[in-house]
Amino acid sequence: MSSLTFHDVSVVKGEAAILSGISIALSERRVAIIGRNGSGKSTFARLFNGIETPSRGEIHIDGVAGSRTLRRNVGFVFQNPDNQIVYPIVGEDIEFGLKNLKLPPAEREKRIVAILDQLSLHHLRDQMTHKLSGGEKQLIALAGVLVMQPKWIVMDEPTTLLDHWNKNRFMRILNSLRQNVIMVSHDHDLLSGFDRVLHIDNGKLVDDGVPATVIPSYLKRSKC
Ligand SMILES: Nc1ncnc2c1ncn2[C@@H]1O[C@H](COP(=O)(O)OP(=O)(O)OP(=O)(O)O)[C@@H](O)[C@H]1O
Repeated sequence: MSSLTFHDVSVVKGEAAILSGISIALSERRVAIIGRNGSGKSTFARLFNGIETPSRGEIHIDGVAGSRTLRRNVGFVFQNPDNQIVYPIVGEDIEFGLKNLKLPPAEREKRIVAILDQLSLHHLRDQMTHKLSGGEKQLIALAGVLVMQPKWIVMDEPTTLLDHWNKNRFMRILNSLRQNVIMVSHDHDLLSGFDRVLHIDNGKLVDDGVPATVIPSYLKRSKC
């Protein structure tokens, strides 16, 4: 079991405190982050894999600190897959991170085939990435993250651009992943099966618990 721990983490940009004094330990399989626009959710999510670094405090994965360790063990799926897909051919794009790891070709091929199997995406391997649908692009972006074999995957509103059908397909795949998942979402219907929900408001962690308590309490507050 892997754990991610924040020790009194704050993020300050210029004069603005974006996140303040967050201390938390996560080891659940499915964790959601909710909160209103501008509350600090994306900043919080980006801290988990070292894209964002704390101004104060420390983040540990399995007891080890440092953004290189976080980047190696925590994958990140963006809201818009166009920000993630860099190569013109699907197979090349999935292979990109593996080349950076300097894995030998046979090992790269083994991992790519396994991921395409897992997500049922073999038919897209030789396709041009710019011709894919939004749903296909989001799955290819996910494949590019999974192929790196992270322990955790953080997703920042990954279903926002998907239609109902693709959203359901994406969530089915998400449910089948063995990795721990942290997902930022405004779509509360998707979160009922999650183990834990974190509510961020004005840069602070204001609620933390199971969906059945945190989500109704968030909705009640947002009516005020
Ligand atoms: N680099 C930056 N410099 C200054 N302010 C920033 C920076 N990045 C984010 N902010 C501010 O920090 C606050 C939180 O932003 P963040 O994107 O984390 O919120 P969010 O909860 O993800 O919002 P949304 O739901 O709209 O995506 C916002 O007020 C934003 O303008």
